[in-house]
Amino acid sequence: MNIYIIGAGAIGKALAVCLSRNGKTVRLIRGSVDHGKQYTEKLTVKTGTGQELTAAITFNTLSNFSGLDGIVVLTNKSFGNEELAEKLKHKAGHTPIILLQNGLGIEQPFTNRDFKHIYRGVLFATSQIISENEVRYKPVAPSPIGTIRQSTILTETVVRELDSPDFRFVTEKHIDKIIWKKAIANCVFNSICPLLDVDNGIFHRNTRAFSLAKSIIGECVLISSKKGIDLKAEEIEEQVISISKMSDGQFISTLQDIRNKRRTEIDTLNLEVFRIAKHMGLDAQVQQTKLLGDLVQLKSDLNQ
Ligand SMILES: NC(=O)C1=CN([C@@H]2O[C@H](COP(=O)(O)OP(=O)(O)OC[C@H]3O[C@@H](n4cnc5c(N)ncnc54)[C@H](OP(=O)(O)O)[C@@H]3O)[C@@H](O)[C@H]2O)C=CC1
Ligand SMILES: CC(C)(CO)C(=O)C(=O)O
Repeated sequence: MNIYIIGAGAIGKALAVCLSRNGKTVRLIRGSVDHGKQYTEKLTVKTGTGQELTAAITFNTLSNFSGLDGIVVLTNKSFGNEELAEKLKHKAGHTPIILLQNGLGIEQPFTNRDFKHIYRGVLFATSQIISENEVRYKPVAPSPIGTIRQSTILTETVVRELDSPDFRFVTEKHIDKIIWKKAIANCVFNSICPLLDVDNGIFHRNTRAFSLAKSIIGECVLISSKKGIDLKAEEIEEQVISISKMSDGQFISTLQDIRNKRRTEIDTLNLEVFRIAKHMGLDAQVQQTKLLGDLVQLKSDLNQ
């Protein structure tokens, strides 16, 4: 089965190499450009355990395909989903689409356009670009995948295609809960770390930073519970500490984006929690989450 990965960034490159080494036919499709060029590059993935995984990967752009037959995996920044969904509507409307991006509501461009097979994955891995053809990749735990709408193609089938020894995936029945749990952790990391200009380790090293994290978690859990998602603040606090320890010294994507003058994904994190809360008349309950989101947005705009 062909696997098309859209978005040749840190995650897309790591996944392409891991799948290709596992014998899959992988094409890495550029997310932000569509210049019609096809080329092959040797990519190297440096793992946390000092291994170097390499594979020759073919890059391509969407206009070279009239249809995408197989599986489509999105590893582009989620703010590109609206435009991509429009482009993919006639090329992949009946193809399984797996979104591996962080954030809340990022699948809406696809659900709105009635794509038939939509899945979401929640990444428990980190990857950073080192140079054009090298990434540093660290798996933390197998990444769960679940279906967003009932589909005739089983999640197990999709997971079997994407799972490889170096980049693990597992099926998840209650993906909504995992999406919220990770999104709340991201509301913490992707706002506080860029604003303090520090690495992810800050929460296990500094009690004041962790206390701020707990306030954000408390606000977000209130909103998730109103949406019928049963999450406890304590389990997210534990997750934040665990991610903080595992990724000590690494910089969260939002901080890297601000430093590199790129658009951030904060709109689908803190600012989306605020929007959801406002819709339920609970905007007063998430003021800290919103303030941090606004500050990140402002910091990003001022740095352009
Ligand atoms: N890196 C990590 O450790 C983790 C990342 N994630 C999530 O995974 C996703 C990918 O992250 P990551 O690989 O780090 O990000 P990168 O910034 O490294 O790469 C993202 C890619 O998105 C594409 N892109 C950028 N802007 C647009 C646009 N406007 N329209 C379409 N495509 C665009 C680009 O692809 P191209 O170069 O092909 O144009 C870019 O290379 C994000 O949603 C992130 O939140 C989740 C957990 C961990
Ligand atoms: C919180 C973290 C580090 C977990 O993988 C992440 O989601 C990211 O880097 O974007």
